[in-house]
Amino acid sequence: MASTEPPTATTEKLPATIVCIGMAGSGKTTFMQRLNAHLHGKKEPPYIINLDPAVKNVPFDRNIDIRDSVNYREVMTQYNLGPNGGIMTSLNLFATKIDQVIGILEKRAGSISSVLVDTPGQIECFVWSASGAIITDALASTFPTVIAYIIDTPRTAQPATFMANMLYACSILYKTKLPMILVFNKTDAQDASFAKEWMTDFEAFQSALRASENEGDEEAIGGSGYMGSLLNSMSLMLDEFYNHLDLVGVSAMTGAGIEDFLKAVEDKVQEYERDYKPEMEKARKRREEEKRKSKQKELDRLMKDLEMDKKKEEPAVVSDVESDEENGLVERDEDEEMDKGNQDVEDGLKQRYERALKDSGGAQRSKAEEESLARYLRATG
Ligand SMILES: Nc1nc2c(ncn2[C@@H]2O[C@H](COP(=O)(O)OP(=O)(O)OP(=O)(O)O)[C@@H](O)[C@H]2O)c(=O)[nH]1
Repeated sequence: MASTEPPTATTEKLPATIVCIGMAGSGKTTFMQRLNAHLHGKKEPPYIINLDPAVKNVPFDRNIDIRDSVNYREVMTQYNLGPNGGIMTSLNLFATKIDQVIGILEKRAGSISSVLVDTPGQIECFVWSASGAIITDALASTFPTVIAYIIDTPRTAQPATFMANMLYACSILYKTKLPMILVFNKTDAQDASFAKEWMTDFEAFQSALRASENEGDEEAIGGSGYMGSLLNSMSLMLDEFYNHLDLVGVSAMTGAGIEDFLKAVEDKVQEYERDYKPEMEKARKRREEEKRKSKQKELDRLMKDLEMDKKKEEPAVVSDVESDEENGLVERDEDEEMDKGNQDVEDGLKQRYERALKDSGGAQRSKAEEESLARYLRATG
């Protein structure tokens, strides 16, 4: 990480980071283009990052583009990968540079109001990959970060497709653990009021489901009575999950609803500060404490090894010392000093070990002793 501490010490407002995630064709790129134009119009130009290595044309200026540092086609050829493997490997390569990206964003933080991040349409390549997690974690630990889940409204207007999309959103929410806004896009083609109703009133969803069943609409209910009852139960189960989400209807094509979206971002940024940031900081402190403890454990183990090594090595060096296990280290040192003419006092422990190795002809040592000694010399050298 560029810095483990988010730059909260300053009083300036940090730019909200909006990560756009959505299925292929849901309209992420068009939405980002619209948002970009809208923010430019408000004289609040955003900072734009493109994380889709496979996209051919991006219809707006990017500040950082994964394609500048990773050649997706070459990655596919070089590593003999298919399209999804190529995207994942490109993201992996980009994730190695995330510290630099965060460093740049930190420098720009004072002059930008938001950061927009476009992601590949193959959602799982980003959300369920290690690199996706590294990138979102790095962003979220530095800036207030919000997920905008873009949904193709006309293709979600049936109970079954709606539920499938909600489950996907649910999995993203639990995977990223970041505040999420459901962006029902393409409202110029299909109004999103049905979604609002289904999310706030499960009886409305159930009656829509019943209506589809009565009409025998297989696509709407998924094709069987079992599916109908499953959807029914899921609508009850997801009720609690819906409470964590904001829903906005937008049209990336016409620009309708973009201001509502920006208002939702503001609300989610507050939620991030209130709920997510303290949790993340707790998790960070926990990780640091665990790291400190394991370091301490290692150190204790090393010290113990040294103690044991000393005990093992001393008789080989001090030939006339009785093998009296009761004797402490200091006493053995004194005996040794007599034999070696006080040489060791000046030489220090390290030289004594080296000499011990020489005196005892090395080869006589057990492998464990050799390793232990080598460890000691490394640690003290
Ligand atoms: N009617 C309508 N069409 C839209 C809207 N937004 C996007 N589209 C269309 O939906 C299609 C997909 O849009 P994109 O922005 O390329 O979608 P995407 O999610 O970036 O697609 P991938 O790059 O494949 O992930 C295009 O034909 C757009 O013109 C909208 O608000 N209304």
